[in-house]
Amino acid sequence: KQPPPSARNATLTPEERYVPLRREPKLFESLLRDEWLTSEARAVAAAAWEGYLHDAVVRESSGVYSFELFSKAFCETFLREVDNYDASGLPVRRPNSMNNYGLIVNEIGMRDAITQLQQEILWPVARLLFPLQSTRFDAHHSFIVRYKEDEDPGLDMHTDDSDVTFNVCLNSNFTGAGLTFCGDAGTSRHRKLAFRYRHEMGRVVVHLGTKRHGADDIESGERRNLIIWNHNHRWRASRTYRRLRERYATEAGEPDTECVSYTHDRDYGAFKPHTDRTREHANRPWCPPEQACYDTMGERLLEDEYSYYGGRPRRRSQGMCPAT
Ligand SMILES: O=C(O)CCC(=O)C(=O)O
Ligand SMILES: [Fe+2]
Repeated sequence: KQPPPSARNATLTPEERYVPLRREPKLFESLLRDEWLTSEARAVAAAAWEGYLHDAVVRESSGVYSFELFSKAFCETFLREVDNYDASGLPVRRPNSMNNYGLIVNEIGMRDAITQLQQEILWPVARLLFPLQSTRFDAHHSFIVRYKEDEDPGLDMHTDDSDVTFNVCLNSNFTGAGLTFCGDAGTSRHRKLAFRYRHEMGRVVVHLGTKRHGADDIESGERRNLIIWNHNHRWRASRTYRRLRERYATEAGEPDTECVSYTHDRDYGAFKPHTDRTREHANRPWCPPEQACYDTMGERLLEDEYSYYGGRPRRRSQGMCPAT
């Protein structure tokens, strides 16, 4: 005998419960429909499969590339689906500790459609741009981020738990909310400003997970992006990967203010004033580690009474970098 529908429902995952509520079922089958992918994206992927980089891929800055991926129709359809899920009242888990308003699209039933996009379009391009990290892609964490002035206005400087990140903007009614790039984690210039990217609807920006970046505060409107963190487990198991992760070069002088992180950096307060919000996030800042301190860091830490170490306000005597 079948249990009553309500009991049956309780054993289903939110993803399964959402199936009959889908607004655009075609989205869950494939994202690669003619009307959704731009012709530029098709050309870029076709060239990449042939082994060369199409000139529609713009090199924005060292290690940062972009190209037109999705049509306006796709962006609108995708966001309507996300809104529809939100309105269903089904539970949402947030993509990471820094985003309070996003949603993990894998968990609403889009994992397979995004895997297809990853394998057919993203991977061949990534292999040309970042061959070491992209020998293959075997998993992804994909989610929506959302910024609004009175919600999460921006995103602190960070690196991604991703080998190669693809980040596509899905709307256009906003000002501000640029994406600021600094250097590569572990290198001497990881907190030096590299470049500010302006998001455009449908355009994807591609970078390594290790590249330090953060979203500038939004000035008006709302910005929503689909972020695809691509994983390559074989790369992560390699000696080169481990060696790179352990490396921490001495910083090339003081960090640029655009590149400091209130979540991770011990000297944040010496370069930008802390607020209640930033202090709340400053939990056990560790960066840069002791062996990587730039030459004036000891003094900088002493100057700043509020710089945090180990989650506690540090006392003046606790300089974690020797003051020269
Ligand atoms: O807002 C953006 O464009 C970047 C978001 C991001 O870096 C992230 O969610 O990891
Ligand atoms: Fe990120």
